[in-house]
Amino acid sequence: MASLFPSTLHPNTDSEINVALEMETRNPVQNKRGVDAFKTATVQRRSEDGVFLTWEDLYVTVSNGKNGTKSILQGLTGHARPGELLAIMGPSGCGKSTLLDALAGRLSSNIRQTGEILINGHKQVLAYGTSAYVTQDDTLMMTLTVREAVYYSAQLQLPDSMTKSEKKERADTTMREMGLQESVNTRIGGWGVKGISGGQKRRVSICMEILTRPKLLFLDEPTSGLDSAASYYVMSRIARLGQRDGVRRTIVASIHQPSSEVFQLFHHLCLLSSGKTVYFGPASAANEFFALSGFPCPTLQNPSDHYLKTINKDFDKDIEEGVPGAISAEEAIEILIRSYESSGRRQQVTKEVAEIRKQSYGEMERKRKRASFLNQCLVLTKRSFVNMFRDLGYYWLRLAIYIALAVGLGTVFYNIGDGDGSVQARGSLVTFIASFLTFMAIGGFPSFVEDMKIFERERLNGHYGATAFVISNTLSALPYLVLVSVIPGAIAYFLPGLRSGLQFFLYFALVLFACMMLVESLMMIVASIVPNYLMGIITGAGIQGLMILVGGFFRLPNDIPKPLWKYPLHEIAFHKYAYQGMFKNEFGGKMFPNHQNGDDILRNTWHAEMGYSKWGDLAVLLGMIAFYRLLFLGIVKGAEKFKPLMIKAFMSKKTTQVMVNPSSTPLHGGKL
Ligand SMILES: Nc1ncnc2c1ncn2[C@@H]1O[C@H](COP(=O)(O)OP(=O)(O)OP(=O)(O)O)[C@@H](O)[C@H]1O
Repeated sequence: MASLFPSTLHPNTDSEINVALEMETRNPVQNKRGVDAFKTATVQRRSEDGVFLTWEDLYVTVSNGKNGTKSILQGLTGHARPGELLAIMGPSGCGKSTLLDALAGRLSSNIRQTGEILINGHKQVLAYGTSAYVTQDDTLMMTLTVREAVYYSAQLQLPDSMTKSEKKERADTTMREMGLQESVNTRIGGWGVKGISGGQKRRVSICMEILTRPKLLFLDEPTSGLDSAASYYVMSRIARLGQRDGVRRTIVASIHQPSSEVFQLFHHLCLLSSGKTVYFGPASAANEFFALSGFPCPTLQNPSDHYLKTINKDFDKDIEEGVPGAISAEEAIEILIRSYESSGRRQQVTKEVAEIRKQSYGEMERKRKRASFLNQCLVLTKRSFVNMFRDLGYYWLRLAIYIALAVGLGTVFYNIGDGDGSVQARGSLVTFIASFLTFMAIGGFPSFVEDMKIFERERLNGHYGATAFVISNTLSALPYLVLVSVIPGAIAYFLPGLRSGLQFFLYFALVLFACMMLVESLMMIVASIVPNYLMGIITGAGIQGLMILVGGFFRLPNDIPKPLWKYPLHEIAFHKYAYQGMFKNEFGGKMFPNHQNGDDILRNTWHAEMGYSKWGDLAVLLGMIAFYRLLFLGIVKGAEKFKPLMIKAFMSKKTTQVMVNPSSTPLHGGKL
């Protein structure tokens, strides 16, 4: 080995690092020892560059309602260091994802946490964008091809100091590293549309998060859905990322069933069972620990298979039935946990954590460099526009149904004329168009929810902020909303023969457009609060139903009961202004053949407020659009800023009352 790595103990250049890793990749078993020594020395030499993550006495509990609390993680202590790959392993449900979430500061709001998580020895908020997290689910834009998805991501995340071609180059290299070169032109796909495979989606997700070469990277089951060869290549590239371009990166990954080759790539191993540590330490020393604890790995068996089999109690009864004298998994786990707790390894980990705390590393960067706000808005608008164009359910289906409905309306109210009955018919027609035609915008809700999920993932990983998202979402929808309001609007306007004159049609189309925009904005607000298809559609439909009820047509404004229904509901329902604007447009200043005056009809039949013109109603509608969009932005930003604080306050209050380990301190202040 010495001849292969002449400077192993004192590595000097990045090319030596790459040669060493390449050797390990080609012949992992033979070169293991040399590479281990190399890794240790390298980590020591470069340690000041990266992110040290430590956690001590970490307890995580979830409230089970009336059944009290359930412990998910119990007293975990460990560390992840720059240049190292820490693997978290254990049976399904043992708490791997929860540990990753806790370390990344992303626990959900019903979860409480105590213990100390430090970044570079400081209690520091893990701000959006300072780390990257590849979650278990692949939330990707299904209408884009792999290449498009990664290119857009590169343009959003990489700083403006890089040229467009450099960004593309980085994206191409990363796709190649993840073995995606064959599928770059295939659409990602999703429900109902076949696209790339699950394993390829996994790699696209990883690709997007490693584009920026983050200093702290969390991966939740990066190899799920991959065959053993792909798992090895993906993991080796992730491991290589930890020591690439002269920067030491800290990588924490949960993983199921690594092959022995993949296992060789891990520097440290955290083995969990039911939320407790079975082993934490160098991956290469785990075999010895199991052997000393009375569970030696049989020859020729993959060590990780042996560890997981030993500590899996889910199928204990079935497996062990009829095997005389066999020790149960429950007992084996107890023995291993006790053995670890009393081992020198455990003391070593505590010592290492204390040493990291003692060092005065600088605080982690609060914000990383990324594309400028303007660039982000442009890229996001383009991406969203393409997505809306390709997703049939977003606008095209709606346009087709609106046209069919408009033809229906046009024939039912065909040529209504100016006779006695036409006043009621005109009123009913414009009311139907302003309420029920726009009501159907809730059909786009599933697409909004998908957009919100993608936004949530990208925002948490710091790709861009809420303002850029809201602006781009608004801009990209505009052309489609013009289409879906003007084409069906024209059919429903001219077939029945509503008021003639282009200026009247244009006003009508403007009000219709404003209503469509308002319903969309309302549904975006609902999607940001209730990210569930069924509940969101019901909530959105319910709110609109109420607004239509008090809008001033089904019950005339002067007849609406005063408290609540008239004030404030009638006043804040956008339908009031849409109906009034359309009525004024249709009847205002018009003389009917039977000598009926349009203004009198407005006053007496429709109880319209005559103190201001139809333009006043349109102005209110436009103001409401701005208000709804700002409200949406406020909710998204508020969730970003206040939720963690509220939860933190709530948790620190609870900590003193209920926590399993009262001596530990509350969370490190991550986003929840
Ligand atoms: N928000 C939550 N509310 C209630 N229970 C939770 C919550 N999060 C996690 N749990 C519970 O905690 C346990 C550990 O879950 P976790 O997802 O961390 O396991 P895991 O080891 O990652 O599992 P897998 O390998 O199957 O993904 C599970 O029993 C799970 O039901």
